[in-house]
Amino acid sequence: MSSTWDELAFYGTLASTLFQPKYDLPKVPGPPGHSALGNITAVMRPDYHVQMLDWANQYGGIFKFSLGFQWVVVVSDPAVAVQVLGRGPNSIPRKCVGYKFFDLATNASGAHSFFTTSDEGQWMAIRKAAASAFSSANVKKAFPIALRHALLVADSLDPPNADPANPYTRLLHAHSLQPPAAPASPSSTSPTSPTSSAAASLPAKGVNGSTGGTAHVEAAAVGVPVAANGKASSSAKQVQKPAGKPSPSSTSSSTNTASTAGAGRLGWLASRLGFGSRVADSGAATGPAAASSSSSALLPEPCTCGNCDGKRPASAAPAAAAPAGPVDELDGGCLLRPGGDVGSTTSATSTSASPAAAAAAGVVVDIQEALELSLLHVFIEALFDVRPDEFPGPQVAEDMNLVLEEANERLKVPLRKLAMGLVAPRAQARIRAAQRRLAAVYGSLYDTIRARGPQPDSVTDLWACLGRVRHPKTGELLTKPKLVPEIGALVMAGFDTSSHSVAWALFCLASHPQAQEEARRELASRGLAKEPGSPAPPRPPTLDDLPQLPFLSACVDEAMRMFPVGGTASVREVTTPTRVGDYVIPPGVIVWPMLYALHNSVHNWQAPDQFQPERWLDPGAESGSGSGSGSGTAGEGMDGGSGSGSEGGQPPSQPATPRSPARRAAGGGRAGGEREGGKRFMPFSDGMKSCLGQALGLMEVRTMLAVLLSRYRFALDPSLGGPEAVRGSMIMSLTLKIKGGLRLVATPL
Ligand code: HEM
Repeated sequence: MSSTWDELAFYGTLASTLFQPKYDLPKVPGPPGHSALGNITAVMRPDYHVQMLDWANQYGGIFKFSLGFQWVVVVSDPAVAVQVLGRGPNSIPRKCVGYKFFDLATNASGAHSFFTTSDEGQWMAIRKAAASAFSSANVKKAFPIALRHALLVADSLDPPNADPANPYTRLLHAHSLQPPAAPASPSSTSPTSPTSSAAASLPAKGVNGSTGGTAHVEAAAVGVPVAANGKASSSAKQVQKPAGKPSPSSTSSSTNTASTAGAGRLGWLASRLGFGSRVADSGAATGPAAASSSSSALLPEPCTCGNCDGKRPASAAPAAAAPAGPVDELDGGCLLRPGGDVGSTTSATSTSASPAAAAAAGVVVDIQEALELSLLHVFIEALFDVRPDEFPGPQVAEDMNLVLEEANERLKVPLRKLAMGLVAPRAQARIRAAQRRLAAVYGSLYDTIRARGPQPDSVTDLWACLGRVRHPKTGELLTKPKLVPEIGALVMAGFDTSSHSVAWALFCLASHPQAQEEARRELASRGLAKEPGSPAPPRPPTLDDLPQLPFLSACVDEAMRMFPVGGTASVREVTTPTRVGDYVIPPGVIVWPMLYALHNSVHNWQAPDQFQPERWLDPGAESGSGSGSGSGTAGEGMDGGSGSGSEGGQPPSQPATPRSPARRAAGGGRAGGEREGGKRFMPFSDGMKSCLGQALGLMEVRTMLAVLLSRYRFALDPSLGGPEAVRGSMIMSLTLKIKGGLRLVATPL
């Protein structure tokens, strides 16, 4: 008997051992999916991060979904996220699968970029080398460059006063010419027109007779309906005038011989690839590629309309004389038409408005691409010492957007490349062409580095650091095929992120006028904002000003919380059976500490969908303790705390005081959901592969915002349909961005 029971017990134990799942994957909660396709259809949407957040709110800090045969475990639990990303004995063995994105964007050959895969010695060597390039001394060195480009972007919003050599003026013009939905008469001030209501809703402002702010004034100011997608349409492209004849470019006085050595090659490449002539010849391109990166070949001839002192591009007749009719009618006239004054002076008056009246009007600008291009220029100038006019920046930005969107799709849809090759061969060919162009540009940067020769350790510019990297096994300097993808990864990481962080912060501030005013008051308190009505420009910020602007920094943090641009960057694949929270996960599963869910989950934050910069303010912090570099670290722990902020966008009741980097890193600490050792705020990720450029990126973001807010008041272009509609057009394309651009009404102070 007993032997029978023993036998039964034995088989029972055996059965439970055999049938008990070896791993806990089945126990991880998650949405039900199709047996073969899993949840692919649910994540096919371009804003799939929103789907992830919904699931995180529903299933908690660890949930799973599947892409066909590929299981993905999404982590928004702060403590587990740190464990997955971290280093040290408690971190989990994993490799970065970001290469699924980065390969597409960084090279055409299929070689992995090791910067994005933590499983190779080369990554460590590169990271070590690059780290010295992002020292606070180098951030300091980069600041004047970031400031110069920020000032150029600000100038470009105000073309009557902008130098035609300003590379961003042309870009913004190209995009602000929108074809009307229907011909609009000069007096079309229908209250139902979104554009006229836009102008009417703008706050009255001091008029500065010397600054006409109606640049690409377009629709909102002149009563011409605009396309809601925020992009110049093809018909808008068609009305672009051919650019004028080249004039000598002289935007940089750099005499650096190293720079010159590389400049020739890149300049040659730019012309070989037709970056300049394409636009000039056809006059048909818009987008970043349509704007010269201060390349004189793309600059339009000065206007002779008499209203703009010849400073604006000659595309159009004087605004005062131009009928606010269809765009086609404007062809040949000045693009710069005085907009309706706010309030009583509307588009009806645009036919007789003086430049002074024009100054009073807001202008609609699609600012996203100008930000992309300007921060690409900052990157290329500050880190590679290459002049923007020697670099095909507009084309690089455009190609990068194209390949990243495709990479994003390929990450989600297995076999997409194959499928698209069959059903959409031309689209795939365009992507391959973009990859090839990008690879050629990165190759030229490599040649530039080598042409400058070996550099002593004292030269810590990024290009010099990269040039010194040796292969961990052979000890040889990295060859071209090895270094080119690294360069590509750096270029991508260095501008796409910071430019879209600025765009999101502007979006938040444009949607929260009170917070925007508070930020401007703070700037004014340091003499950094333009006095309304005064012709004098405000004092440009210094690096030391940045940490003394706590409310602005809080706005940046809050925007980065709500819209962490690197939302897909931290994808990892576990390589051994691994404990993730309470579950043991088999190798091969993708574990994804998803920043968007971490930053927006109701389990981690109170009122996560509210823009509340005050949740970052620390009235008790010691005054003047900010970082001198204008940088901060992102997420060094949680400070717990409790309480909630007030309704979104309300300024704090008392003046904000600068926070120490550690306090800032603590993440405000007002919402619930903390777990010991966790971080619920890490826009730059965390652990061994966290962002190298965060100090530089933060400096760029704060500088750009300080400059723009000091001279303009921003509102969302009403044709976008309001903040919710803009949020609805978010896409996750490696970085989180607004599909179709960010159209703002910029009103000069
Ligand atoms: C506001 C701007 C920026 C944000 C929000 C941001 C965010 C991020 C994030 C989330 C990651 C992914 C880390 C991971 O995989 O876990 C990352 C990686 C990286 N970022 Fe940034 N970044 C910014 C600006 C920059 C800049 C200006 C540079 C300069 C080149 C830069 C260089 C890098 C590099 C090199 C990596 C890869 C690190 C590695 O793989 O070891 N970033 N960044």
